[in-house]
Amino acid sequence: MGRRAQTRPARARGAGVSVAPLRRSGAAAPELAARIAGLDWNGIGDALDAGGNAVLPNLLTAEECASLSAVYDDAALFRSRIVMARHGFGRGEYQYFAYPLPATVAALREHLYPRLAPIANRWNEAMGVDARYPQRHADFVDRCHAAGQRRPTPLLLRYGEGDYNCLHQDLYGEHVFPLQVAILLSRPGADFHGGEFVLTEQRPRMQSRAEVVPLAQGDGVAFAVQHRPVQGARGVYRVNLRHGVSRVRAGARHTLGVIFHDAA
Ligand SMILES: O=C(O)CCC(=O)C(=O)O
Ligand SMILES: [Fe+2]
Repeated sequence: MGRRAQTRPARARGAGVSVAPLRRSGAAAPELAARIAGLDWNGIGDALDAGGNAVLPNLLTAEECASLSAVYDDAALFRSRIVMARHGFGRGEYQYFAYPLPATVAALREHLYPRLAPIANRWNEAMGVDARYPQRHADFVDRCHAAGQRRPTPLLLRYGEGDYNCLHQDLYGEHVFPLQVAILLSRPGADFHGGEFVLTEQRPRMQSRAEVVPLAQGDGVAFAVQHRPVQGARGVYRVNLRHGVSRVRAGARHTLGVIFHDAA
């Protein structure tokens, strides 16, 4: 199962923010590692357990957001481009980064993963799922690659007026890391209106529940890729999650998607 999309060539946002060139590899921002280490991971774990999602505030600076949005037009950085309307995924477009990933994207994968892996392991144990995740992302990626899931999944999404992303799950093969992160690169209320990040939870024999996650520029949202455990009166049950984006009413919206498993 793949992902989604949008249609209109978004203008490079500019608005006076200087756009630093994006490095493709190398020692990625030690500040980014420190910023991730400084998040309230106990609170994030509690929010994920309680509701299947958690906001990671100020994950990227305005400058980092502008640099990432600006590389959308740099075709050399990407392995493929998806126009969502062509696949029934919505409206808008996205591109999967090629390896080597830009330094910021590689650093996000490397430093977010070890914080999320203990939560993923706890969830799988609660749900009776056998898979366990190693402490280092590099080791998990080795597992994906050995199974033929070799293509990188981090992606940049671009939405213009009227665009939206249908509810979906980002599954790309047998190996799935149960949590992912999406980072809003644009300024709600300034660069765009509408375009809310939406999650739905389907509980066994019940109607689905929707949640909108309010994000500011640079905020990330961590959420369940597919399933999460919920403690019920008669034990733990599994809820099925989907995520998407409501219609962008005006302007342009960019997002960076950080998915931890690679694709077949
Ligand atoms: O644009 C968004 O906020 C959603 C992006 C998305 O579907 C993803 O990162 O997997
Ligand atoms: Fe997605």
